[in-house]
Amino acid sequence: MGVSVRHISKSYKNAVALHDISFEVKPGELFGLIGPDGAGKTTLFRVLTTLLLADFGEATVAGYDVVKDYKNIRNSVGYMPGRFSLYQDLTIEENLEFFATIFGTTVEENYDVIKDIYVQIEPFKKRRTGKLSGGMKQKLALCCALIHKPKILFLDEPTTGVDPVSRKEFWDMLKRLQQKDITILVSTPYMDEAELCDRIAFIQEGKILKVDTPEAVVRHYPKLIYNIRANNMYQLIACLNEYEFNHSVYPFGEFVHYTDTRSNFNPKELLEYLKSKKLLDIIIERTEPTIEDTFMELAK
Ligand SMILES: Nc1ncnc2c1ncn2[C@@H]1O[C@H](COP(=O)(O)OP(=O)(O)OP(=O)(O)O)[C@@H](O)[C@H]1O
Repeated sequence: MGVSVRHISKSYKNAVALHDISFEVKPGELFGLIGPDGAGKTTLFRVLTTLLLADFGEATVAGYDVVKDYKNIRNSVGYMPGRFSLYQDLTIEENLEFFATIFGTTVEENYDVIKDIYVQIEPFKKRRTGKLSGGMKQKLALCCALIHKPKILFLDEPTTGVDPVSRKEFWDMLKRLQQKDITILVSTPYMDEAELCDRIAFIQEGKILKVDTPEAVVRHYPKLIYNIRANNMYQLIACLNEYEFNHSVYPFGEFVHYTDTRSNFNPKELLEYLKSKKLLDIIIERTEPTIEDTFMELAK
C-alpha cells in the first residue's frame, strides 16, 4: 500500500511546478520530500491526494489511480495541508467530531489511532482552535487527518513555524504512527528532519534531484569539505568566492563550508591566500558532509 509516481508534470499559467517526477514510496515507509519554498512539494501532494490534476504522467496511491479511483483515495488517505486546515471558531473537540463526521465515522470508533496524540491536547478540548499554540494546533490537525484511520498519511510541512521541542515531539509521534502500519509522506524545508526519514527525495524547481536513504545520500558525497572561519566572515566569503580553485562556498552555522576543485588540495595554500587578503584568526579544518551539504551540491 505504497505510492507510485511516474513522470508526473504540472504547470500553472506562469510556472512549471512539477517536471517529470518519478519515485516510489514503499508500504510502511516514512518518506521525506525535502526542498526549499516553491520547489513543488505542495503541488505534488495535491496531485497525490486528488485535489489537483496533473498535466502528464500517472500516479497510484495505496494501489488506486489518482484519476480513475479518486474516491477510493480520498477514503484511504489522510492529508494535513501546510496552511492551516482547522476551523478556528470551533473547539478542539468540535473540529475532531466534524472531521470524523465528514468521513462517516466517529471519534470513538477510531480513538485508538489518535489516542497517544489526543491525550496531550484533551485537557484543552473546550478551547477554540484559534486560541491554541502552534504546537497544539499541529497536534489537533494531525488527529483530524488520522480520524478515519487512513492507510497513507500526507503531511505538508507539518513543522514549519513550530518550536524545536514541539518539532522533536512531532517526529516521535510520526515514528509511533509508522508502527501502526501507516505509510507516511512528509514534506519539509528543514534538512535536519531529513535524517529522521527512512528515505528522502530532494526536490528543487519541480525536479527530483535524488532519492535514497539519508545515510546513503551523505555517504555518496563526492568531495572533501572544510570548515573555515576568520575574523571577518563577510570578507572571508568574498575572498573564497574569488579564489580560483573554489568548487563551492556557503555559510554553514558559525563556519563557511568550502570545497576545492583540485584532488590534491593543500589547505596550507588556501591559508596563505587568505592571509594575503589580510584576514586574521583563520581556521581551516576538515568536516564531515551533512544532508544539507549534499543538497547544496546536487542543487548547484
Ligand atoms: N495556484 C497557483 N498558481 C500559479 N502558480 C502556482 C500556484 N501554486 C503554486 N504555484 C507555483 O508553483 C511552484 C511550486 O509551488 P508549490 O507550492 O508546489 O511549492 P512548495 O515546495 O510547496 O513551496 P511552498 O512551501 O512555498 O508552498 C512555485 O513556483 C509556485 O509559485
